[in-house]
Amino acid sequence: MPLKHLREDIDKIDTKIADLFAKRMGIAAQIAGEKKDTGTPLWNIRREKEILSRISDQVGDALGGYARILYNTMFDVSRSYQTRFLYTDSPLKNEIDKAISQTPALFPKKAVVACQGIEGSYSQLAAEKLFEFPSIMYFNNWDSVFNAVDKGLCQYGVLPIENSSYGSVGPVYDLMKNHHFYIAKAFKLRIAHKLLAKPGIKLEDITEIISHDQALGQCSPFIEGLKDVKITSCDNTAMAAELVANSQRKDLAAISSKECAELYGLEVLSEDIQISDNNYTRFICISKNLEIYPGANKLSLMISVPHRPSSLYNMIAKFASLGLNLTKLESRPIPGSDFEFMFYFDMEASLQSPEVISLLCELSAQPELFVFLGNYTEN
Ligand SMILES: C=C(O[C@@H]1C=C(C(=O)O)C=C[C@H]1O)C(=O)O
Repeated sequence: MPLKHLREDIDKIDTKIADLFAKRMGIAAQIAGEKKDTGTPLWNIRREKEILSRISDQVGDALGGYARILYNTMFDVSRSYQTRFLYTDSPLKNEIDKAISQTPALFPKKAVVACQGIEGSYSQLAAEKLFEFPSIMYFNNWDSVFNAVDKGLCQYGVLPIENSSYGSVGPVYDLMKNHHFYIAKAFKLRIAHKLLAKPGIKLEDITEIISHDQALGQCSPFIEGLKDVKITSCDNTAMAAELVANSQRKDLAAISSKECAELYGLEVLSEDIQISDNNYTRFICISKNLEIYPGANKLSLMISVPHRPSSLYNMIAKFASLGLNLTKLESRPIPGSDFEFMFYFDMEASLQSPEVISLLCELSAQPELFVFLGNYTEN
């Protein structure tokens, strides 16, 4: 049969499918009404499995896999549509509405801010870009920064989460699932590392370099070019500079910043030793309560998807169906589980859109873990 006739047949079938699809969605809306009245959960995984098994039998082995993908997508859109009728007053929606109405128009200039490390740390530099007059409290580790915000000791906390050359700061992602917090703002800081030592010391004298793992990774080609130098990891780049300043050794250097050279009286042995000139670290500014400032256009979520085929694909399809641009997907193993993962999504999205709020309400009602981490601007 010529192509033209075959396409005419497809058009006729599509007309019927579209008609049936609209009817199916109409019935899904009625089911949503029943669920709302009776408090029945949106998801019914057993019912979906029954339909999948019946449909795959009906179409036969050759088309079974395709039919499953089609029907899983159909269940997704059916559930998304039902959320419009179901979650008109979900706890998450109420929290979002409250945050939008109570957050001031402008991000504060002054605040008590928790940072990891000591004076001169990159987190401090980021905090000083985020706030005009931050009053910074330093903590030994990132866990304590999360705790300081959660306990109300500090209004905000500043944490590095990703570097453009060396990738995610895994330990910060791993801590996210243990703490309650929201992202109020994000910021990219350009990072130029220097090799620092006490005055008068030459590069040839150095036998040991200390710094934070992230800085060591961002400078790996420079380090690999040095012969017989021991590399030692420490908690923070500013702490590394302070350690060198307090040491009597003439063969010790730190990878740290220009600011730390001035602060701790060290000299720069090598300038800009990071992999690339375009080396940026993304910092998040966390808060205890949800704050949504006008113009917020980035949204972050933490989700554990079920251990079954296509579940990550189905999740991404939900974002795609609203035309949301995913800017980051990070997966981290859940310790103690059988290779199960926590997924962290960043996307360009605004809670001014009712469809986005509906999607979040739908995700918060599903059985798997879902945490809304905030809607914020990124500078
Ligand atoms: C329509 C329903 O809601 C959801 C969507 C389904 C569907 O589109 O067929 C099936 C089960 C539920 O997860 C229902 O509960 O029947």
